Amino acid sequence: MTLLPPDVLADRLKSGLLSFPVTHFDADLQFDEARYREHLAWQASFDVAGLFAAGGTGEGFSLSSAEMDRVVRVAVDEVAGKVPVIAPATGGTAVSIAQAQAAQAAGASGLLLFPPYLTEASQKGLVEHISAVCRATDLGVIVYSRANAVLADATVAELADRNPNLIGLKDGVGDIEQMTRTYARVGDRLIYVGGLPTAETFALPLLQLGVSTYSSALYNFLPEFALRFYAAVRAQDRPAVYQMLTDFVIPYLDIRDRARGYAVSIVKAGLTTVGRDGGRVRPPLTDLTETELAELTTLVEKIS
Ligand SMILES: O=C([O-])C(=O)C[C@H](O)[C@@H](O)C(=O)[O-]
Repeated sequence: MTLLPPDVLADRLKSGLLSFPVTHFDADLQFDEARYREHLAWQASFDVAGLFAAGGTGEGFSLSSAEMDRVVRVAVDEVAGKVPVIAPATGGTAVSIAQAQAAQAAGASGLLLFPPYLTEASQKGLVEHISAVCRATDLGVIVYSRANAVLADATVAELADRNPNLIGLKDGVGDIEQMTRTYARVGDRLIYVGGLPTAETFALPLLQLGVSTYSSALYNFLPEFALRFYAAVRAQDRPAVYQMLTDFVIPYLDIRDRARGYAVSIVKAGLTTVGRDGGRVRPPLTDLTETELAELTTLVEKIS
């Protein structure tokens, strides 16, 4: 796919729902390309604004750089004609730059830059890390503020000034004051993506803070429900949003919250409940128990 100019990519992403597909593994926990392709084709058959390969829900953190490159190439090959594919970059600066360059070479349309691993970092250090990755690619970059890379409003403003191809901020924190400060400073220079676990939970209030879209893990197995939810959020149809929260999202959170890491495991289980076999997660994540899977199946049946 020819390179999408960063501003064109930003316009596309900010006005539709974003898909974060799971990555399928076989019985030996090796990448299962055939099932992944089938899933992506299904995901791209609905009205979705962008597909983020090997993100958090896609267990990008458990892939080697070579596997990540393969997953991105498969995604580009399978859906790039229909939906922009955004590739991940993560880890230290050198590794992130190599992944950013591999993503561009693979034909991805943009980059989601995840926090570096393990170490804590100052805001100044984060500016240098993020700017180095932005400089290394022509792709539009969305930076993920979360974990050890939570970005203050002044940091976001400096990053936006220094890096013309920085197009977005994905928020994985949900700090209302920080979001308000950031939007007041940076405004529509960037797009804002909601990225908290099960992003639907926060979507309506975050819309008021400039967050016009979000990464929907639920979209993996309930694409029509997720799109209805997004439409209700954008229309600020509060009764409809709360009805869907009550009927499905909140009881779903009750299962998700039983173990750390279930925000991803429950999505693979969700695929299994709709007859699409999400398969297993890789360690360090763990799968839902049979009892939890049965509970999730009952819940999904109620809204299907
Ligand atoms: O790569 C990521 O950060 C995600 O996968 C975020 C999730 O999609 C999150 O927003 C969710 O669980 O809805």
